[in-house]
Amino acid sequence: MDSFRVMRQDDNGNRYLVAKDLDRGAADALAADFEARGHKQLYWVESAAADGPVRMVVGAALVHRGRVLAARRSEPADLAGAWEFPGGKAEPGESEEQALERELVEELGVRARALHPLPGRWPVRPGLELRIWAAELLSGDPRPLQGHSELRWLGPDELADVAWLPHDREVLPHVAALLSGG
Ligand SMILES: Nc1nc2c([nH]c(=O)n2[C@H]2C[C@H](O)[C@@H](COP(=O)(O)OP(=O)(O)OP(=O)(O)O)O2)c(=O)[nH]1
Repeated sequence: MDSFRVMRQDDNGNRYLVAKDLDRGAADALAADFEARGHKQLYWVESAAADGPVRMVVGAALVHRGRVLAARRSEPADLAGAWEFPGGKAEPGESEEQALERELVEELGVRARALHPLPGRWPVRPGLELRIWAAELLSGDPRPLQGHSELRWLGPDELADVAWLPHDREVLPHVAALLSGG
């Protein structure tokens, strides 16, 4: 029989196992109970059968001179036109930092350094999770070489000026804090 577990995520994106080896009904009831108690954290139920390696998508909140770079996707069709933090999937064996730094060379032609992950992580689809990292520009002038049609440097008051992908919108308060030095 498939077994289920209850998971919890705190405000910093860290995940904890709350309970495991439950049947679906017990897991749903436990998660609902925690939610109902008004805990600020996020609770959910997942199936042990879905276990597999989780691959990370890393987006770079690339900061330079008080502004952050937004990139407009040109592909695939269902995401084209939306704005995101440039980046992509980590290859097997690659750290998130390495993936970020490689993707920014490929996509923008710049050298950058990953600094620290911003709070939050989001399932893009089963087995694929997004995390946004703060990053600094080391050298080069970003150009939309691959996957993007347009780039914009946004100041703290301009973060809402572009149509972000939904997950990216959630991280904007942390990006704003980054730009204000907080
Ligand atoms: N790079 C990036 N992807 C994001 C962001 N927000 C968001 O929901 N996504 C989603 C869109 C895609 O479904 C997925 C990342 O795919 P991707 O196309 O950027 O990855 P990749 O460069 O490695 O592409 P590929 O080689 O597999 O084609 O994550 C973001 O800020 N940056």
